[in-house]
Amino acid sequence: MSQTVLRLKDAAIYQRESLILSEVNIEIKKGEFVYLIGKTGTGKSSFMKTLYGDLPLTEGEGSIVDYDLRSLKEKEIPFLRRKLGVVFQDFKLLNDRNVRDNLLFVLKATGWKDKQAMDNRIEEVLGKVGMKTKGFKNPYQLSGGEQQRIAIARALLNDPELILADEPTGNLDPQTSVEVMEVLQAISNNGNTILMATHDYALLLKYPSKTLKCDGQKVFEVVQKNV
Ligand SMILES: Nc1ncnc2c1ncn2[C@@H]1O[C@H](COP(=O)(O)OP(=O)(O)OP(=O)(O)O)[C@@H](O)[C@H]1O
Repeated sequence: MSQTVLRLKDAAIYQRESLILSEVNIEIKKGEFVYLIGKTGTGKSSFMKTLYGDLPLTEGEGSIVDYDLRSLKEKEIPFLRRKLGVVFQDFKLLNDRNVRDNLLFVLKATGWKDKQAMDNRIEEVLGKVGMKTKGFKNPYQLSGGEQQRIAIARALLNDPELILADEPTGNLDPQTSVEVMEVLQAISNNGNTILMATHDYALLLKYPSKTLKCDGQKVFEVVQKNV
């Protein structure tokens, strides 16, 4: 049976008092790769932020990886985020430590204790993004594409039920975007569920998949020829 990892019903997304999106009805099932597209300012980031608990859901219903977004408490947010892998446009790596220590930092912060288990997990996720040899580099010694691969590795550490990627190729040139997209595709083919906000239509054409569009304060599914 297909399992729902995200469902919003008649939801409205606000930034303070401003209504950004209304009557949002969407469902994402385990294993799907879903794009979220829309012109700048149409609410993609606001939508993503609501999903990872950065903006409260105050209208409608929302459940994500078994958390109810309407009743989500501040203290539950770190636990929700452990079940999500979040990837940002600007990587958000810690520049004062190397790649391995960036990953170790997250493992320790999420309750891992066993040194060997942590080392193994770091090797494993670096392998998944093709960065096994770069563990001792500092983020600033890596290209943008390499930094984003590390950010994806970091998102994978706790085996997330859903990966939320907000414009993951937004800071990358077209060739590097394709390379990062190949990594995301491989992860998706491995069974991971991914929601990716993007305005990169070239990627959509190259890697067609289910697509949601933000437009006119609404979110709706589009078929590729209409995007
Ligand atoms: N912190 C904030 N406070 C108030 N309004 C905000 C805030 N952040 C965004 N907005 C407004 O919410 C609307 C949607 O912005 P959002 O960043 O979600 O769009 P977006 O589709 O992700 O755009 P982009 O592609 O440029 O990132 C915009 O009108 C924006 O001005």
